Order: sequence, then structure tokens, then C-alpha cells
Amino acid sequence: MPSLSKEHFDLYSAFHVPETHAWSSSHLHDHPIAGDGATIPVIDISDPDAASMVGGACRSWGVFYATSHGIPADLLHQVESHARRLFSLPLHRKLQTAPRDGSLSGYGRPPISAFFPKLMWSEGFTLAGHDDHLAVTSQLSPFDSLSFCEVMEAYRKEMKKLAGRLFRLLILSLGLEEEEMGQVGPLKELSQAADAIQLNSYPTCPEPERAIGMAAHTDSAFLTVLHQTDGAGGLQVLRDQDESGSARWVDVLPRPDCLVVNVGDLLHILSNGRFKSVRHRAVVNRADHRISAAYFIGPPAHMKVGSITKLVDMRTGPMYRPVTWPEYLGIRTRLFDKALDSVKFQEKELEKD
Ligand SMILES: O=C(O)CCC(=O)C(=O)O
Ligand SMILES: [Fe+2]
Repeated sequence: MPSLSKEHFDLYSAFHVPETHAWSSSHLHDHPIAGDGATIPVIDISDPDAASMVGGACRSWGVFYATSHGIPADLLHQVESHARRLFSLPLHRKLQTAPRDGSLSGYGRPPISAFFPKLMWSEGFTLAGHDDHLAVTSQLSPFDSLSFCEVMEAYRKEMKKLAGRLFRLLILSLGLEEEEMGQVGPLKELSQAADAIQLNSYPTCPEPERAIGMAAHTDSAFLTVLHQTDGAGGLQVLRDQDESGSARWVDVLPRPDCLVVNVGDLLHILSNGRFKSVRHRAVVNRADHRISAAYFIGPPAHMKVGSITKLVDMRTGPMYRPVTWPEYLGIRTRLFDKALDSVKFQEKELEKD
């Protein structure tokens, strides 16, 4: 069994934030938090104009709230309560499911932890693609792993359907015909797309101004669809400088019947930079134990993702070099938030006529 060092400090019984989890104020307050002015688009994805609204939101914000998403409310509640049940187990039992032998699935810190000197005020449980989730969770026995896995699998299936609807809207918003979707390699066979569920638990924090639930990052996949529990919220996205002001963190508070959809790095590449991979983070609070369930969808492992030909200016060529998802994750392991820039071709001079 992994040892319970101070590295595995139990967040649920903390009366203070230890040095291992205390972040510098310059890191936490790198940008101000936006006032009421900024509003993340809320889009009814069954609206006849949904494609242009979704496209507009992904260009301008890289994130939006989706309503009429079709995921049954009861399933969302079940995901939430199964996640709470899992995270409420004693730490030493959860650690028994830490990923090993090349599997990505199991309990642990947020995958981005390796890039930061301080630890985050959260814990996660990953259910990656086709790993054997039952084998992983049955190590938690007598935890009811069968019903946990059944609920998560039902969630994955519903989310994949939703991702298909979202891709269709995105493709149409780019001015491509529906029949042309077939030419957009990675989206052709959505059934073969790789996906993962990431359950995140953010326990209440005695000194939230010194801690961070999840540090700023972009997601690597095409799209992330996030369900968050009601309450104080915690997700924030970075809004770049615009006509309303300088760069700022904008709260993405829970809204009834809404899921949060955000663009990841590979969709940024696929759209030749039209859709914006958005930086985001999660802050913590004193009152609410927040749970979120992120669904990531990306291309099958062998598939190179490059910019859609129709979106490329033939004079300058594509903005990014094609990469597979595993290649890109390898680059992120070395370069983290410089990864997207590192696969960008240098700006080419436009040929003078
Ligand atoms: O919990 C959240 O609001 C954010 C989670 C997140 O960014 C992630 O899992 O990549
Ligand atoms: Fe994320």
C-alpha cells in the first residue's frame, strides 16, 4: 500500500493550509476577478441558430454554457452521489486504486500536479477510455463498484452522444457542410474517439485565499463537457484583454440545467486557431464541498490532428503542425503551458505581390 506521507495530507480533516498546499499570492492573484459585466454565453443547443452561437462562443470565449443538452438530470445526480461516495472513503483505501501498470484510471492528484511546486486542494479519480474500471474500483471492496461503474459507463455513453451533437454544430459554424464532416478525419468516426471522465473533489478549505483547487491550465483534448455541483462554484476562465478591460478571471458559476463546454488544445489546432483553447482554474471555498465531473473527448490515439484544409490560408499554410493526442500529451509533459505554442509554425511573411 502506498505510504501516507505528508504528500498525502488528508484535506477533509484540515484546520489550516499546510506549506505544501500554500500558493504564493502572486500566483493566485495574477489577474483580477471580473465583476458582473462579463457574461459567458448560455446557448440552447437545440435552437435553430445554435451552430452560429456555439461557433461564436468558441471563437470569442472558448467556453459556453449548454442547455437542452439531453443528459438526464437523474443521471447527473447519480454521477454526483457516486463520486461523493467514492471520495468519502478513507484516504488509504482510495490510494489503493492509484493508477499503475500503464493504466491511467484510478485515484490521484489532478494530472497537471506534476507541473507545480505546490499541491492543489483537490483530489481526482480518472476513468480513462477502455481501461477496466471494474478491476480498478473493485480494489476498494466492499465499495459497491458495480453500480459505480454502471453509472459512469451510462454517463460516458450519454456524453459521447452529446459530444457528437456539439461537433456537428461546430463543423456547421465553420462553414463546412454536414457531408464534409466525413473529410474532417478525426471527427469522421466519433464512435472511435478516445474519451475519459475525470471526477474532481474540492473539499471545503479553511483558508481558501492561500490554496487553489486546480491551477490554471488548458485541456488537451478537443472538447471538455463539465458538470459541477450546485453551490458556491469554483471554476474560472481567463478572459483575455478586450474592449471591456484587461485580462481577468471570470467565474463560471453553476447554473440550473446547464453543462459547461470548453475548447481544448486539439480543437484549437483542428480549427486552425479559430476556436480558442481557454485557460481555466478552480478556486476553493470555506462552505461547499464541490464535485465536478469533466468529460474529455479527443481523437483516437493513432490519428494525427492538423488544421482542416478548408480553414487554412493557402498563402501562409496551417498554423500548427499535425500531432496525435499521445504525442501532444508527451509534449505537454515537457512543456506544459508552452505546448500549444511549440507546435505552432513560425509566422510566415505573406508574399508580397
Ligand atoms: O472542476 C472544475 O471546475 C475544473 C476541472 C478541470 O479543469 C479539469 O478537470 O480539467
Ligand atoms: Fe481543465
